Amino acid sequence: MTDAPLVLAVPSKGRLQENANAFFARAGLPVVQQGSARSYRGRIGGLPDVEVAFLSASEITRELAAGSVHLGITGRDLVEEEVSDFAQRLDLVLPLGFGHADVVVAVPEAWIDVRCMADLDDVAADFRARHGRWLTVATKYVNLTRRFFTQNGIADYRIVESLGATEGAPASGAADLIVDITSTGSTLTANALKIVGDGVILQSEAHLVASLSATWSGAARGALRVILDRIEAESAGRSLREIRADVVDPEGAAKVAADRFGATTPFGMPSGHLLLHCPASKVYACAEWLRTGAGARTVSVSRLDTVFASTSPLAEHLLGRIDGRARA
Ligand SMILES: Nc1ncnc2c1ncn2[C@@H]1O[C@H](COP(=O)(O)OP(=O)(O)OP(=O)(O)O)[C@@H](O)[C@H]1O
Ligand SMILES: O=P(O)(O)OC[C@H]1O[C@H](OP(=O)(O)OP(=O)(O)O)[C@H](O)[C@@H]1O
Ligand SMILES: [Mg+2]
Repeated sequence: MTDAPLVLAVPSKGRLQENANAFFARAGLPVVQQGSARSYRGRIGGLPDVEVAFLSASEITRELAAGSVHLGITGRDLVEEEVSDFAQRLDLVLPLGFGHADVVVAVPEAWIDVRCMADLDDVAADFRARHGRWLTVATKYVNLTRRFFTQNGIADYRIVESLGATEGAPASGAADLIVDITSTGSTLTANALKIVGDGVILQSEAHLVASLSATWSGAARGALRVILDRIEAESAGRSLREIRADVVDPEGAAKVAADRFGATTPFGMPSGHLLLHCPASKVYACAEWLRTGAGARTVSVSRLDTVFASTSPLAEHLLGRIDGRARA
């Protein structure tokens, strides 16, 4: 199977679908559905060696672990929950800047004495003596919950597995507290729950994830290079800004901008003025210094769509890991 295609899994429902589609479109990887609108297979325009599988985020995570898809988008929360040895079986290629949400421990607002995990430990330790049953935690994040409660020295509890509407469990009496994912916090508030102070188990974000257990044919490797090249270019475009400035000493200013702000001069010194690619997070500090410290009268900052580089560090790193496993 030297020419088996690369299988790319794209979220087809839920929280990540819309952002994932927009992300592929921005990266020049247009996802096209095949056959009817209800088909579960698709393609990427212009890339014959890629087959697209439309799946839910949790299915994507499982299939990546099983090696039946090569590359996919899913949440870090699902990777850490569902794949115990994910560091060996998967590569978290790149965070994607969307799908931000926290997995948290939340208790009823009425529990005014519970502010931190140590307080929860006190409640758990007395609970059985007081109520004649174990303290219960509703969650679908069973593994993350067990690990976190163990780290916090809490042993006296039971998990009630929840498959939906977890936040309703305390009010309905199905469990005493919950572990669930939240972004705006409005579902917790609506259910009169509060996050335990140091009870943030995981800060999650959508990632591009690769399977190390899949079989990578020559064609799949070739497709991987093309996909990662475009995705890296999109990612660089998102995280960098172009800065132009009429500084007095462009060479000297470029050195300082590199040291202090991590900025680069991708095109050297065109026509004597300074052209930098600067991390978006450092733009204001850099623009300030260019005027106060480097004599610029004007500094312009532009967004970049796409920045292609001569090499793809992501592809080299990932193919290195894939080859390493193939040899082992
Ligand atoms: N409130 C939220 N805000 C931001 N991202 C979220 C939120 N809830 C979930 N996510 C992210 O989206 C991923 C998929 O959640 P989603 O709700 O789409 O699937 P689901 O319907 O809960 O699960 P299933 O895969 O069983 O259909 C989560 O694992 C998480 O990474
Ligand atoms: O902090 P908030 O912005 O209120 O979001 C939190 C809610 O979002 C998710 O559910 P979702 O809406 O995805 O429905 P689901 O239970 O079907 O997954 C999650 O399970 C929470 O219930
Ligand atoms: Mg959900």
